[in-house]
Amino acid sequence: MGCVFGKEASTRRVERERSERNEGVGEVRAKVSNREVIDEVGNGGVNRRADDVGGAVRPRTERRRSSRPNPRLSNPPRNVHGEQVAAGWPAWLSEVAGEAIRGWIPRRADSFEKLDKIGQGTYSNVYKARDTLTGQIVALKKVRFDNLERESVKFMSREILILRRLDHPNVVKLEGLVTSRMSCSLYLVFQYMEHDLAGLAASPNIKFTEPQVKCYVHQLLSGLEHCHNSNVLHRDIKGSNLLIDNDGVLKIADFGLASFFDPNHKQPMTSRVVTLWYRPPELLLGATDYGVGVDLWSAGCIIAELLAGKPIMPGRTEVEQLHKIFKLCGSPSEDYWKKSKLPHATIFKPQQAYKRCVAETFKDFPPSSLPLIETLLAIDPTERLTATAALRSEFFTTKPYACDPSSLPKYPPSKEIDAKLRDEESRRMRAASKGTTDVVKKSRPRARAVPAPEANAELQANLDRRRLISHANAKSKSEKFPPPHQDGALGYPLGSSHHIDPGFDPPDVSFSSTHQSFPNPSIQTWSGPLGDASTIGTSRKKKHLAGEARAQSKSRSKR
Ligand SMILES: Nc1ncnc2c1ncn2[C@@H]1O[C@H](COP(=O)(O)OP(=O)(O)OP(=O)(O)O)[C@@H](O)[C@H]1O
Repeated sequence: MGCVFGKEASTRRVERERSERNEGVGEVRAKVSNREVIDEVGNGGVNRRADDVGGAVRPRTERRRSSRPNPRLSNPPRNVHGEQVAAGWPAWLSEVAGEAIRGWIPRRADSFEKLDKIGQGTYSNVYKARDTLTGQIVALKKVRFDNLERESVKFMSREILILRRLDHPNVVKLEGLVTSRMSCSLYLVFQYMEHDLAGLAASPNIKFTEPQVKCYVHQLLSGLEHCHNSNVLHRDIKGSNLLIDNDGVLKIADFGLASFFDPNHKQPMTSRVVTLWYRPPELLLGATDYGVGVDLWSAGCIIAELLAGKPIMPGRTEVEQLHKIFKLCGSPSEDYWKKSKLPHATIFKPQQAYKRCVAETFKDFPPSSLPLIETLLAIDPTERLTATAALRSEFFTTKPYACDPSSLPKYPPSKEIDAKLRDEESRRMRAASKGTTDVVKKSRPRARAVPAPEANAELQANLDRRRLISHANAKSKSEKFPPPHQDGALGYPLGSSHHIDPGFDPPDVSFSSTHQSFPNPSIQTWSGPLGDASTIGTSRKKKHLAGEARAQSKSRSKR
């Protein structure tokens, strides 16, 4: 996507240097920003930094200094806002998400050719597209905003900030943003990934070998290690969020529920995250002071799922999920109940204790996998391995070793969405040949993991949702959605003094496509990550940004 995005090799080198020297995140970002400056010069200044718009490029030394979070940046100063709008960003985005787009300029929609819709998320549609400048195939994630509501823009903004902080071969890389000054939508540009792990695992013709499972798991844990070292919790690790390209490289994707966290200054976070089948017991029990263990529990579920060939704990409700967990992993010890003081402990504490039976249940798994699965599926999160420790587990040091990603088979398209389409198609075919009534019974679609918010359709959320629907129907923007909540997850600084103009209803951006007309190029501008990544996403938050609200937002749009 143009040289502004830097060469992958240099990015990896930065990452390697960081882990070798155990440097602070800020320093690394300063280096990344230097790379960007060099690239920018090499590009003849075509892709300017957004904050160069006024002609004043800050010297490198100053940029390096700004690698520390500046709490005062929570509200972009008026001049930054003006510069961002001049650079082509819509005012509503700059006002609410100024920090997330800082240093970048938007890419033009008509420089992409939309090819296909490839995915539908809770709050987004994902398209396959061709970057007409580079010829590269990309994924464009169109973020749905609920009437440009400030809160939904904030959530998307947090996702962008998190994605910009991360830079690792096993984490999806945000390559740019597409919008224009008059647009009311936003597209996130990613490298196109042909598969996801849920789709591959559900494919009837694919049975992973042990070296292949090790290869995927190693990549998953490496990506998680990077997220956690960067103080990011993913909070929705599941197969459909683990994308895989045709070279066998796995990348953690969908940071829509992710959050910044500070292990030394814990803030309460919402427990209403993580897709039900992969949700750890502490979240089901209402914990709000959790940490990296939540992602590692999900990773444990995935490892066992890959080896078993099916999801290991497919609960339909939270109660059933917890029951499945206790049956497999044993119910918590008295000590744990006392120590953890979990909010739902009194409701969910079983009458009689369950004995742990992980080893018996998975007795056919490769023996070296069991210690890893045992520790990741520990009921007490403090007993779970970190990603770094898990990477040193005997699972990876025992033969047969993980295969190289490049040696993995080249699979046909196999996203979770393809599995869904396959199910629907075979249902249709059988219905056509046999008559509908008995077919409907026989060909029930494959059960799918229920995303967190769906599994949390509790009274308050429903009330909020209903309020929001009538609120949206009335086209009123005076009330904020979602309602205040208690997620103190470390977000990013956001100003509160700006409001989106309720009368502002700009047109959507259009893409070049065989079916669509071209927009007026004069109103759209180029973009890409040009800025000083060191200045983004590091500030600590007092604002109650949020998983909970995000979960409710996701839930609402999924209906
Ligand atoms: N880079 C990519 N390349 C190819 N396909 C992608 C890419 N990113 C996302 N997709 C597809 O789009 C789907 C939805 O994307 P994503 O999970 O990011 O959106 P979401 O709205 O947060 O979804 P969810 O409701 O599942 O959390 C993915 O499951 C995947 O199949």
